Amino acid sequence: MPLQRLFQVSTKMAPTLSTANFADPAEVTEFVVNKGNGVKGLSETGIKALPDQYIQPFEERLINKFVNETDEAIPVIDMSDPNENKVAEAICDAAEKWGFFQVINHGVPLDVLDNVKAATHRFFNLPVEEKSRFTKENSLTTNVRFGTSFSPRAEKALEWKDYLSLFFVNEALEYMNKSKTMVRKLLEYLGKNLNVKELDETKESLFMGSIRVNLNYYPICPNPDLTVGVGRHSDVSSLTILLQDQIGGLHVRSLSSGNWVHVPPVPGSFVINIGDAMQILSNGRYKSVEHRVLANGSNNRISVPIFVNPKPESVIGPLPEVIANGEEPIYKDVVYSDYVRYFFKKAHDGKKTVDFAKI
Ligand SMILES: O=C(O)CCC(=O)C(=O)O
Ligand SMILES: [Fe+2]
Repeated sequence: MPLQRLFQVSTKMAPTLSTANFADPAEVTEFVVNKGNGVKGLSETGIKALPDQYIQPFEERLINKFVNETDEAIPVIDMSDPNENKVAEAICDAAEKWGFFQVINHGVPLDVLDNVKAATHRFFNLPVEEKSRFTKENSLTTNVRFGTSFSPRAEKALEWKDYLSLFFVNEALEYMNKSKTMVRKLLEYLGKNLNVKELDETKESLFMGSIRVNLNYYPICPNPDLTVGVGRHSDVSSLTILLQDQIGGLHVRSLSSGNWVHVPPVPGSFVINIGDAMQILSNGRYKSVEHRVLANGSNNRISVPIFVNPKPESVIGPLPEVIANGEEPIYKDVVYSDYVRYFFKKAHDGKKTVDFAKI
């Protein structure tokens, strides 16, 4: 049966499903990945059962009871505290012990946050024809990419997420610009603690030479317990600044206990995490921690991470300032774009990417 008849795709109406199940996985892939409907399109067909290729191996599913057993929480840091040393100390401490923290009163105007969330919903609500102009096959620039899952061609099991990855969109640009002061401050604090006296041009290009903003959309999932929104991974960034909505679902692996700890939505906050590049530059002092996102059975969720990265051509390795004290380097120098290419070539696999740079 032609796919159009299965889904009755039309530009005016959301696709409707005339059959309760998808017998042929190839048709699902064609609809979601190749035709650009994404999992949002699939969710909106009213699909009742999760297609097989989204079923994650048992050990990759986040079973709720195991999550709720912990009362650990990542630190929430108030950046408006007049005692700046105390703020810096709390940030560096969190970067070492958790690799993750939330910041409030960060100076980024709240309407900027609301605007970028609204823009995210506007984008994903566009007709498929509009969005699929930015798929890998169709996009006129590699700076804008609309896609689904993480790397569908490399994955055994797909992830229940669509995304738009971009550099230039008005709202995102405003969001990026308005966040810059805060990002610089965070990096100055973290750098000082590594004996990096100032964020000069060289350091700036190493820590924040390129920036990517992703708009993530996690539609309602028919069997959320069988799959994931995003599988276990660490970010390849130096720092990730994440805006999430009020739905929740992001979980972080606690370094001290190994438990998966929920990151509760705090209105007006950013979730900040250390990425692999910073772990490497700091010779392992700051931790790039595993995290994952649950699929949700009753709510659509969005998130907007800003990935603050080294310049693609930067060579990253333990900073001279860090190993000046005689510390043994545990990472070698790698070209950042090689590192990123290695990350995107494989499915999400926890903390394995960083092995690429291990001595
Ligand atoms: O959506 C989230 O909360 C996190 C997404 C994430 O981990 C990523 O995009 O790298
Ligand atoms: Fe991430």
